[in-house]
Amino acid sequence: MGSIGTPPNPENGSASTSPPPASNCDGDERKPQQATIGMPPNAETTPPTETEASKKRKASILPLEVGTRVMCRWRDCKYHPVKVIERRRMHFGGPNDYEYYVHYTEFNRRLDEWVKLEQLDLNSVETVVDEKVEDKVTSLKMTRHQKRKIDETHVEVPLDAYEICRNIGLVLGYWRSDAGHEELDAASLREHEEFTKVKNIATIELGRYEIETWYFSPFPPEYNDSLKLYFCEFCLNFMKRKEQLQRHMKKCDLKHPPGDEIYRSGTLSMFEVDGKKNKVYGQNLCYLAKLFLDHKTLYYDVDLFLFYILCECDDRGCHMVGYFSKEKHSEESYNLACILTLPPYQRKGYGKFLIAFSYELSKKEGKVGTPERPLSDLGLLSYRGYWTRVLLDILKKHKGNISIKELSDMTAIKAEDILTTLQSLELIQYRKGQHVICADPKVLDRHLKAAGRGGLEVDVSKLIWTPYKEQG
Ligand SMILES: CC(=O)SCCNC(=O)CCNC(=O)[C@H](O)C(C)(C)COP(=O)(O)OP(=O)(O)OC[C@H]1O[C@@H](n2cnc3c(N)ncnc32)[C@H](O)[C@@H]1OP(=O)(O)O
Repeated sequence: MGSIGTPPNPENGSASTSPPPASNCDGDERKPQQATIGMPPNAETTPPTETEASKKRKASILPLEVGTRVMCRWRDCKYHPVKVIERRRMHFGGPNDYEYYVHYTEFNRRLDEWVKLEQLDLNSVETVVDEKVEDKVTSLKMTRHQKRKIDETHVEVPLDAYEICRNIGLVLGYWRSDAGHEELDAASLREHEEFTKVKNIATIELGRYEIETWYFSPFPPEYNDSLKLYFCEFCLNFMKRKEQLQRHMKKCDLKHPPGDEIYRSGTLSMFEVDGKKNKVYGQNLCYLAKLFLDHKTLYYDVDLFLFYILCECDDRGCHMVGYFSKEKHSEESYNLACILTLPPYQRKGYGKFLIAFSYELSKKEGKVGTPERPLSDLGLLSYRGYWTRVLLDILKKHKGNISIKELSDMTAIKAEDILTTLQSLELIQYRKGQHVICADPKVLDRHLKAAGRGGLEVDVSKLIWTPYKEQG
């Protein structure tokens, strides 16, 4: 498993998961840095002081085009390759005074951000604009009015995004993973990608926390002019102003998620919320969760889902920490559709708890399960860790032969996931038409150590739950 903070992205082998802490870029930490993806060699370090020639060049390339590749100073004070995704004029600025929305090509999209010109090393600009980006923009069937708005101001995207999303059915309700995208035609998908590329809401306030968001979420248009939204931590209604939230909190009589408490152990509780009975809550949760989930986009009705909300409880109420959703009936044997731990609670073992909980529900149903694909980078890391620990713990204790089918029956983990996990650990061999598990105790110990901490345990004796049955 990767080290804290900067493991490789397990899906594309390139991106890191977490930003390093912000630090003072004038300090000693500024060191030359490797990693250049097509950048001139001198772009790796501090940009040189400005000469007449570079001033001229600057004038000729500004404002930068969308699609430009350049090096950008990040919060670690080092220069990293970025691609310009969007640009907008600065209030009260001159004709070339733009801010740029950039994607760090080494990192996950959640780290995309607006940067100022000073952060860019203009000597490293690659002037060839990415044609795909250009194509995307020109291929959109936008009205002249829409185009003008984008060309002139670059700030109208969220509203258009909402409309495009609504047209192709991405708004309000639940979404499915990209795996379901075959139902969208390629043009709609391109439109969706184009219009969700810039985060619309920068931060949210939820309970005690102010949280920076990661991705675009298709909030109704009236919310898209607000950089910050205020959520009621219990009913998840969201508001544009703090005073609205304060007024709301005086009236809101919820002190925990709506629905049934199905688990309580110490200060931890799990609530089951039926999307059909609590539609607005389900939809609010989707708006909120989409801010932290990238590849979950296709519309689906909340009625068809159950939401399992994990809370930390105290005398003020039950505060949401994370959740997972689950289809009431899944033909693909998915036992989890989306999983989220809210950022302030991440890396404390709650993700592993939620995953373990989803398998405990599957065991009670007498089924095997698997998470809906695709998994995000963090989702894959968490699942791989969970599968490794659960399977190797059994293999360590087990005497004699054991089959993948038996492992699957014991754990409710789908056979394919067991196979890929053991294969990735090189614990499986194919002999005489059969998969054979080769488990040397020393090798098992090494892998278990690498798989990290076990996380918070689910105490099954505290789970009071019967599988969902359609009523009436
Ligand atoms: C089917 C799907 O829904 S796929 C989408 C999955 N969801 C998302 O991507 C939404 C945003 N991400 C999240 O909500 C969270 O990162 C989750 C749910 C994936 C994991 O939640 P957490 O509460 O952080 O998980 P938890 O603390 O149990 O850690 C899980 C393990 O994953 C790995 N991991 C999680 N986050 C990171 C990170 N930022 N950097 C490195 N490793 C990480 C670690 O191995 C960690 O174990 P460790 O802390 O013992 O080393």
